[in-house]
Amino acid sequence: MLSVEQAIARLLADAPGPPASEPVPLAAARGRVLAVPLVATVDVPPADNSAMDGYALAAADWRGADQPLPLGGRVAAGQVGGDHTPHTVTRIFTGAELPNGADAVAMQENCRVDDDGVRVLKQPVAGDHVRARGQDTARGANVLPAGRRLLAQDIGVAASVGCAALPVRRRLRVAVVANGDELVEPGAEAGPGKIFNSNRYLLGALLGQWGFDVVDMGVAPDRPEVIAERFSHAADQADVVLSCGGVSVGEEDHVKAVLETIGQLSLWRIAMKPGKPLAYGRIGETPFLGLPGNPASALVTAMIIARPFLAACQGALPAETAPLMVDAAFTAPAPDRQCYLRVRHTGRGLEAYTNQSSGILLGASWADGLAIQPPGLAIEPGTPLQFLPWALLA
Ligand SMILES: Nc1nc2c(c(=O)[nH]1)N[C@H]1C(S)=C(S)[C@@H](COP(=O)(O)OP(=O)(O)OC[C@H]3O[C@@H](n4cnc5c(N)ncnc54)[C@H](O)[C@@H]3O)O[C@H]1N2
Ligand code: MOO
Repeated sequence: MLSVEQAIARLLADAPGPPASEPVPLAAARGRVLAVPLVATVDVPPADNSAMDGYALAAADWRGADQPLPLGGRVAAGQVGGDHTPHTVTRIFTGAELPNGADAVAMQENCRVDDDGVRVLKQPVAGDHVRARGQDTARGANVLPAGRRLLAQDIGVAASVGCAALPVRRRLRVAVVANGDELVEPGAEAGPGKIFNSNRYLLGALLGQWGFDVVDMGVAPDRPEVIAERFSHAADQADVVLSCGGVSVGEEDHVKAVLETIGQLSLWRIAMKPGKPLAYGRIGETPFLGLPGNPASALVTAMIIARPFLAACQGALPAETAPLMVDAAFTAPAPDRQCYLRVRHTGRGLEAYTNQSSGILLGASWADGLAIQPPGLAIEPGTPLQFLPWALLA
């Protein structure tokens, strides 16, 4: 059986090229994936300017705290700096261009203004309170890499260099098919033998949160010919097909057999818990991921396996944020598969939800994230564990 790392590496190596790029205005760009590097065409700030309200001067003109310098000029933000008259001070405000010839700014709190001029009470040093041209962003600098999933601050950076729109990847279309005769939609009557379809909504919500377009293909009953037709239809409409349920070994589990009929199955089973029976392959050119049906298994495999794969299909750079290391405050026996435990991060360390079964979804709502328990590791209070808060999986 493949380890989680091996499985992810196999999937990433099989990820198709990213969708085409399209320009979007900045106001619509947050969360989208940048298609090409953003290179600054201007310096930010465009000129040396003052970081404080005060008086600009040439530091070398200072002759002592008791020696007034006459007021020689005034410059406010939005005005051109102009020329500074030697042996004077120029009244200046935060963000205003430093006038040519001045090299320092004295804060007004450190100045005394009298009829005979301005006394700068503290000896200035060249560069004091001056924000140098290009100190934020230099013209020609690569400010954002291709593949960046744009954060609010990236949108601000793009605006700061004068960009009004950014080329981003078309949103990946991800089809979702839920499998199972037992499934009934929330809002309908769940008759005998039936359960509510939670995975459809869980997966739809996750995919939406990750910035993908969801193509909801509804529920396929446990009949191979219907599943085959539904999967083929999904593969025609979407960039990636995600299904849940029907990947295990019972004779009502048709997903693998269907995939082998209408496409190829290239990976099945990963040494993880929950999530062991995950299946991966292609239908034509379209990647197909068959997640297990147990709700916690669907959630964990979506987050741990599907998320990095879909991000790669979208053209996004791999996430580089490392898990946190937090001590356990619970006990768990050594597993043979890598476990993803639903845990809470409390003042005592990580607390595990009482029931870690794959059929339990409420534990994920209770939890703050997933703790990784490697195969063979017994957990005692104080055992350091890798912890993935939900924010790292968002
Ligand atoms: N003999 C074996 N049986 C099982 C094995 C095994 O190795 N040998 N593996 C177990 C593991 S591990 C998992 S995980 C499950 C995965 O099974 P499937 O992917 O085939 O999922 P289903 O059988 O269709 O469903 C499992 C469970 O989840 C419920 N379910 C399914 N879809 C939904 C949905 N959309 N919303 C809510 N709940 C759903 C379903 O009713 C079942 O209770 O197989 C084990 N069996
Ligand atoms: O691997 Mo299954 O997901 O434990 O229940």
